[in-house]
Amino acid sequence: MGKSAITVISVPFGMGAGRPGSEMGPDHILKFGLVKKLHQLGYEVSYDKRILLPEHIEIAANISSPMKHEAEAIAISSVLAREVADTVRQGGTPLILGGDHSISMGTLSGLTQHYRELGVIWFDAHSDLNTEATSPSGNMHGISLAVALGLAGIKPQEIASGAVPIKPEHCVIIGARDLDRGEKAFIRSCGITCFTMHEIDRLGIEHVVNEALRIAGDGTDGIHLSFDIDSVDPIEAPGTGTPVRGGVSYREAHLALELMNESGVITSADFVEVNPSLDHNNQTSKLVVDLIGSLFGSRIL
Ligand SMILES: NC(=[NH2+])NCCC[C@H](N)C(=O)O
Ligand SMILES: [Mn+2]
Ligand SMILES: [Mn+2]
Repeated sequence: MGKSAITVISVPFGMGAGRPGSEMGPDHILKFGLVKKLHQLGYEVSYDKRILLPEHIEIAANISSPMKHEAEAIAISSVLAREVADTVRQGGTPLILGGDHSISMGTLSGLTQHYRELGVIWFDAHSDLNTEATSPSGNMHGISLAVALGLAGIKPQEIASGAVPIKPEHCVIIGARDLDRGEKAFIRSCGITCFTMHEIDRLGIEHVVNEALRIAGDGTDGIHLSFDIDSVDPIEAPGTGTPVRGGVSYREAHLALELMNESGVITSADFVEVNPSLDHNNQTSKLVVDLIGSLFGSRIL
């Protein structure tokens, strides 16, 4: 990432997850020294932006939808999309703190108003590629990538006018190890690249990340990193709502983000799914602060 000003956007929204708590994520990540760390790395940082649910949700709830809190997730995403688009227009680098992963519908819709051919690197134990028709849970955080790709009933243009869907060939998932049946079928057929834990074990994280940067950068005008903290092994990141064993290690996560920093091509990022109420001694919030540090240039030596 270049040394442009960073605009931290807090999104204390957790209704897209199956259990409450991730709405406390942004305040915890800020409390454990994020801004100080970014200042030390030489960035100008603004961190007063907080996206809250509008008092009157304008989008009528779709009563035939099987998804829980759909109207709320769309409403918060619309407000977030506007803020993200404004940030990019003003030359800032958006750094969004979730919140559950449903908010990435808003981040990506806002970004594509500017980056018409956006690449996406999606770090996650899951793929969040269910649709309203395949979701086993009804939880909005499980469909957000499908929405951004234009595959779900909810379309990016409904979240932000002028938004365009991400193309599957510009999208790379890293760290997957818990995929639902509909998601697997889709990944196999659509041209998305998915480096599961199997590929990370076989090829090594350095190779996987370099490939991801190449694929997400090929023919695109920006690359967004969406980092679901449940991509990291629950031993290191227990404070998350849908933990899955066998994840990315502490060092693999840092190396991945260090490589992304070195590449200089990441244009925005979000860090989501920190649930402080499930955390052990705030270990997960602190980890996220350090991981964001690596993305923005922190080095061991
Ligand atoms: N962002 C997340 N943590 N997503 C978990 C999704 C779990 C499951 N695939 C579902 O659709 O409900
Ligand atoms: Mn996710
Ligand atoms: Mn996940």
